Amino acid sequence: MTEVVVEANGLTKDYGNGRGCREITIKVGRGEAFGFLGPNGAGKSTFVKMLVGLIHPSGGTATILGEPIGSLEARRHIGYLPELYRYQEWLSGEEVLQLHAQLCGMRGSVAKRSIKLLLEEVGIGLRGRDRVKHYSKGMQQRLGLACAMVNDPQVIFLDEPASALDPIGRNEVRLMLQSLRARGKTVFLNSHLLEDVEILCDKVALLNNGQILQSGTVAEVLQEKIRWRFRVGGFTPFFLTWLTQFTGLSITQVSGNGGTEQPNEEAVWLEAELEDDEQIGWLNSLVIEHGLTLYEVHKVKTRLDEWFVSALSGISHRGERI
Ligand SMILES: Nc1ncnc2c1ncn2[C@@H]1O[C@H](COP(=O)(O)OP(=O)(O)OP(=O)(O)O)[C@@H](O)[C@H]1O
Repeated sequence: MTEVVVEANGLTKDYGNGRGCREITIKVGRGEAFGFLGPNGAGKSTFVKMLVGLIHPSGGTATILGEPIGSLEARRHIGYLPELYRYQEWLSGEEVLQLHAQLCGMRGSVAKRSIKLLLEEVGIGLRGRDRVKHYSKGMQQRLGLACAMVNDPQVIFLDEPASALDPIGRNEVRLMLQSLRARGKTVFLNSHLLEDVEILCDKVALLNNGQILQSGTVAEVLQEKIRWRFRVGGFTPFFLTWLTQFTGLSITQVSGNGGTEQPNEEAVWLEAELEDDEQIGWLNSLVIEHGLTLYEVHKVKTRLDEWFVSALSGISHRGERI
């Protein structure tokens, strides 16, 4: 791995009510984007709040660029967009940014130049002089991003950075985060927008009930199964029974009427779980040899949202419903 920027070893927070997060161990390198995922109440924000020094861990250790979390040295490297932020409504966007710049020790023309550039980068531009109370939710989120980037941090923690944005705004945030990465910054993203995570992140961890359930590169977590779909005409359930027994593969019907032994009038989609991609040719030849018509064949790419749902299926996740 390149230089380690965020490192946590057994980081734990026990709120005293059995909730929080337990024994979290991760490493994030320079220029990487890390997606921290999990159902509501899994402990994602708790973990990030410990890393940025807002709450004290009950156990374990963590560092930011080698500095212990919570220390001034570690905080100097951090930008943070909290999930439930409220900015001073009576200030303008520009004034909120000035305040954040001052808190980071920035003064004079350096602060002024950086604020002007940031307002443009996040798409607030000329509306920087308007009061925050006149901003839409999306505009406030853009302001939050600017605040998180004001001190040009090495690592930026974003808790749901695009939840209030429309599709155009979300795309802009994605581009912004990609450009941060291209500049060698590390991005730590808590998000339920799994499409964004899939596009942006190299690595992900799935948190459940305060503990990491699975983690790895996006490619690793998504490529656990090789699945292909094929659309056949003249299908009968008998053929499917024969095909699964003959091949020993898991093959299921994913569309069409399965209740009749008569050939379906409509073409039917089947899905097969394969050991390797080569097997699809064999499977297709069996379909054709048995007089069925093969219309279409394509590989199923597992998406992070499917992975998320299947990784959690059958497992209790206490969420906030109890
Ligand atoms: N200060 C606190 N005191 C007691 N319990 C807390 C406290 N803060 C959070 N919790 C509980 O800890 C658990 C984890 O909360 P956290 O906010 O970290 O989850 P999350 O994964 O970020 O959820 P979401 O996706 O809904 O934002 C939840 O059950 C929550 O109710």
